[in-house]
Amino acid sequence: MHGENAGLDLHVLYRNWRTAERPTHLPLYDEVVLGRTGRAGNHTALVRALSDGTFVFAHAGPAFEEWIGGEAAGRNIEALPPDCAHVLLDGLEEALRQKQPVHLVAYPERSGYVRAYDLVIFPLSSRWGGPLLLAYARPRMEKYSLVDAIFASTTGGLMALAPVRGREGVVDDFRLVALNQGAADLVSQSIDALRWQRLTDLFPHLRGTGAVDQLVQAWRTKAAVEFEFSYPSALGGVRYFSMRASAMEDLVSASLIDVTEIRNREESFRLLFQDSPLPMFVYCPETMQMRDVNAVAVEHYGYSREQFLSMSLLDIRPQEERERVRQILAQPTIPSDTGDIWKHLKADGSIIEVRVYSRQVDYQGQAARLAVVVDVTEQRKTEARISFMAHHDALTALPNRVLFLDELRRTLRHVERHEQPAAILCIDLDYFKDVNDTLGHPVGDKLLQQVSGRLRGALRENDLVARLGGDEFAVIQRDLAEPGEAGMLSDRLIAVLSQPYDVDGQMVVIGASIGIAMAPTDGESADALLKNADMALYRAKDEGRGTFRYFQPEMDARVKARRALEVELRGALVVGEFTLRYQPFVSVETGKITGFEALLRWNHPERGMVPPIEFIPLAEDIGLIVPIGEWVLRQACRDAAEWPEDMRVAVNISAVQFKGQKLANLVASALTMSGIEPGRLELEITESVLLHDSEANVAVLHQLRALGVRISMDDFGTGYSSLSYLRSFPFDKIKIDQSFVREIVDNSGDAAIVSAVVGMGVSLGISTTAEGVETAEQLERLRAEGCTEVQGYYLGRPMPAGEAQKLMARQS
Ligand SMILES: Nc1nc2c(ncn2[C@@H]2O[C@@H]3COP(=O)(O)O[C@H]4[C@@H](O)[C@H](n5cnc6c(=O)[nH]c(N)nc65)O[C@@H]4COP(=O)(O)O[C@H]3[C@H]2O)c(=O)[nH]1
Repeated sequence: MHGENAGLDLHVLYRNWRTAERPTHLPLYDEVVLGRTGRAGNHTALVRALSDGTFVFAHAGPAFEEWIGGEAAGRNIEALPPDCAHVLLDGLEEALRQKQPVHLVAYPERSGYVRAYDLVIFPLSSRWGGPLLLAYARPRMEKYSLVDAIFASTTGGLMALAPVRGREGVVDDFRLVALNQGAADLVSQSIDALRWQRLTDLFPHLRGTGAVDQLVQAWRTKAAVEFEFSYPSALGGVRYFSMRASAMEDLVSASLIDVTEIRNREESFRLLFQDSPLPMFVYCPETMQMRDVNAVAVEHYGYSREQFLSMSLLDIRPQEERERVRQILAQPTIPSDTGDIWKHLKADGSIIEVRVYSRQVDYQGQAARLAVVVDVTEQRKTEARISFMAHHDALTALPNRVLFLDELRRTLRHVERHEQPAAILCIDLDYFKDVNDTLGHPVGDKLLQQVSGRLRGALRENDLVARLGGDEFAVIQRDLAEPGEAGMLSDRLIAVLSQPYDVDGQMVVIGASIGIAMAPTDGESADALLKNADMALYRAKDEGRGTFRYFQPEMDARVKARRALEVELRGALVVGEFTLRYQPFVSVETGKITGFEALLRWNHPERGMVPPIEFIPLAEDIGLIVPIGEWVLRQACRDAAEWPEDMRVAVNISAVQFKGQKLANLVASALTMSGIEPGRLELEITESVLLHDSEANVAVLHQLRALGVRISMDDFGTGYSSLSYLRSFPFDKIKIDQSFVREIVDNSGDAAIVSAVVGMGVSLGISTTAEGVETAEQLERLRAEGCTEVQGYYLGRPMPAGEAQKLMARQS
């Protein structure tokens, strides 16, 4: 060692340099070194700075030469080993620049050991010109083993292995000559327990893994090898190791890393990937090239695995979507879960709709994206079907009310922007209900389908037709030049719909009524327009059907009045504002009262007695006639129970009361509750009950007849085919309508009709009652014709029950 008194040497050199320092020049070499610091010469070197910027040693002491590894005199600094040259050059240049001593630390490596040197450069001047520098190099006490430092610097395993020769001199094993703590930790043993042991003694299973063969190869070929092997863990399970080995002379150095976690992760990924029930692929985010694809994707898309791997992500997109994909993928951060729906191209050229969920993954050591594909083609089709069903009528496939109103709202925005009016046509089929009732629903359904086909065919492409429900249709007629066009279209539609239909070989004829509302004049909202078109439709129907009406503001008032009446009517039944009047009918032969017809009155608190003609049609429309009719029947029977036993009571029954098949039960109940003989009750029905030969209603008539009550046909002669109805059911009585009686004296035609009806009654065994007899002449004519009974103001007006009773008492 040359550093024992080095601290003192250096101190002396510094002192000398400082003492000799002058403002005009640097100290001379002699002033700093010669004769005064004998021992310091051991650690110093004198260096000459040449004019070309290089440095050359003049001479050096033995300790300095030991540091630079050889003789110094005449050597150029740049020719020294790099660990000395770099630091020396830095120090020399710095000292010349600063004109001050410079202190540095050097770390040269010698034989695997690193030792720190303090290096001080003193700039000097010389008598013979040219700068001189004194370099002083002093080793510190500490010395580091490079191997130990490297071994300690990693938790990975590092080791040196010496070959072991078998019997025939062939290397077939290794001995652990050095290893670090990391290596010992990997196998959970101490360094001492492992050192100098044979590898295969320590780890017997190692031969089977091929690891020893790989190490032998590294030793023999002197080339680095890298391999993985698995080894049973002392704690159970298997651990995976990655080893890198290279030969150094007769030794093999090896690094060992435990890659079990990575392998397990890769294995789980592989399992997840390969066994996934969803198509998956891995692609390079930069080139979009496929890097892996699972079995389900191969099966789902129909490309072979090889085809898939040769494709880029863009290749599975239809041509028209490729640009959009390129743009999205070019974004710096691709959202991992956009949930967007994409179109993908299958091998057979078909297109599927998919949702793709992708995320960044590390795939075989490189950044990649893993994409999971959910095929939503079927789901989308179902959604489209459901959406269609939600907006269309199932029977005719026409838009339904929801879609119609949506379209109407859109049309209204268009109307507002372009000031071009539109029309809303509400269409109701005339007599459709009769077809449905008589020919059955299947025929009705087919008829509606044909109707929708005709409507579609009669409209322009720009117009829209919808089925709002039942036999109600509606049309939006857009961009009208003038309102009259809506009327022209209505005429055309009525004509088209009124043509005969062939439904399963049956000829069916219906008609249509149409109400028109104009946008924007007849309403600002879709609902208001539809409501007003509907009102116009009711007017068209009221006024004879088979026609159209434009909405008029006063229609609204009428409808409002009707609605108010409806509310009042419902209340009237609850609070008991209905009452009955009785009008006598008299036997022509005896001149005696044979019974009374019950006639309904509404005893309105403000309007007084309201005649039935003002409220019965509405009660029939809204179904209220059923409970009202029940009240009439029960009340009439109750009143008749107070009368003499030969007095009959006649009650009007509306066609609406026949619906629901409950009429016979009601009549039976009224008879039982009142206790009157069934033969005393006469039920008056109008022709509407027998319209279209309703079998169900005829069946009810037979049930009533079976109870023993009498059935009369009211208002005879006013319908279209009164005579034919007489064939449908054997009536007990025909009531000849008062319109014939009124003119019987003056109008020979009416007289002839009355005469014919009476004659027919006689031959069929049906009694005849003439209504509306107001004069003695009329009575005489009827008597002469042979009419059985008469009824009218001449014989008695409708009167309260009490008065009727008094009349009966007087007669008996
Ligand atoms: N000008 C004139 N009229 C006469 C004469 N004799 C009787 N009338 C009236 O003619 C109508 C005869 O009843 P309807 O033909 O069954 O016609 C009835 C009947 O169809 C219906 N109606 C009355 N009450 C009921 C009821 O309780 N149920 C049902 N469903 N309908 C009823 O209302 C219609 C009208 O009844 P009302 O106003 O009471 O009118 C009664 C009666 O007051 C006459 O000499 N000259």
